[in-house]
Amino acid sequence: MDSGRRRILIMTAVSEEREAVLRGINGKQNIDVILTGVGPVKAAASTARILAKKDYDLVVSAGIAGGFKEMAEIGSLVVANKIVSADLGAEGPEGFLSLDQLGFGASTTVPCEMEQVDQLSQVLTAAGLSVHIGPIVTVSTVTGSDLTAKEMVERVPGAVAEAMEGYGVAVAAKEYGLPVMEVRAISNLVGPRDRSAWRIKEALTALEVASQVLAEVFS
Ligand SMILES: O=C(O)c1cccc(C(=O)CC[C@H]2O[C@@H](n3cnc4c(=O)[nH]cnc43)[C@H](O)[C@@H]2O)c1
Repeated sequence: MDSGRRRILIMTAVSEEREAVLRGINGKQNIDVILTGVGPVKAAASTARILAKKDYDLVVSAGIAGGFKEMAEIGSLVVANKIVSADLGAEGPEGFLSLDQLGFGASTTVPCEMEQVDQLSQVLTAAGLSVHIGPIVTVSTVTGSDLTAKEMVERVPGAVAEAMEGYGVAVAAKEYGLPVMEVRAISNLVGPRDRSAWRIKEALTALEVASQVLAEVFS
């Protein structure tokens, strides 16, 4: 490792995302990029396994994501100001109840350090990228209808995007007292399922550029 550099752990769900991040960081020795598999449970378990073996200064959940309509367009980037588990709770007669509302006292939100969020977003924007800051929700089931998308936004006001690993990575990072970020490139809009409309190549290109900037800003 280059001495004096921050040690960064980047977690991605699938190998295509990992390869895009690796292209972006271009061999930086202070950054490890690890596969989690899809979903918050795998993400939490793999992040905790890595953090148990090696010291890091920053943990990042990175990949592609669904953007909420009028909040984040396809090909843009989203940077989380908070990472929210959007479906951990119970359904009541008047709608969804989070763990906090149920009185279990465990928060379903992990805040991100705003100084890091603003720093990264400013450099990404200066590089000509479209960047949106806001809550990124983590779900175990990809939203597949406009009704559920509307419910998600009501549940988490200002949500910019939806993905499946951020909260798991964030909980593990928090267990080790480490700051966490979530950075994603938008491949599709959240709503009725239409896999043919996913623009994965475009999103992976944006993810690669975001990773290059992230490596330069935080190394
Ligand atoms: O089929 C491919 O070539 C391919 C390449 C890279 C990634 C994928 C994925 O399917 C990644 C799954 C990953 O993406 C996140 N994601 C993306 N859109 C959404 C969404 O609308 N709602 C929730 N999650 C989304 C998620 O984190 C998955 O783990 C395929």
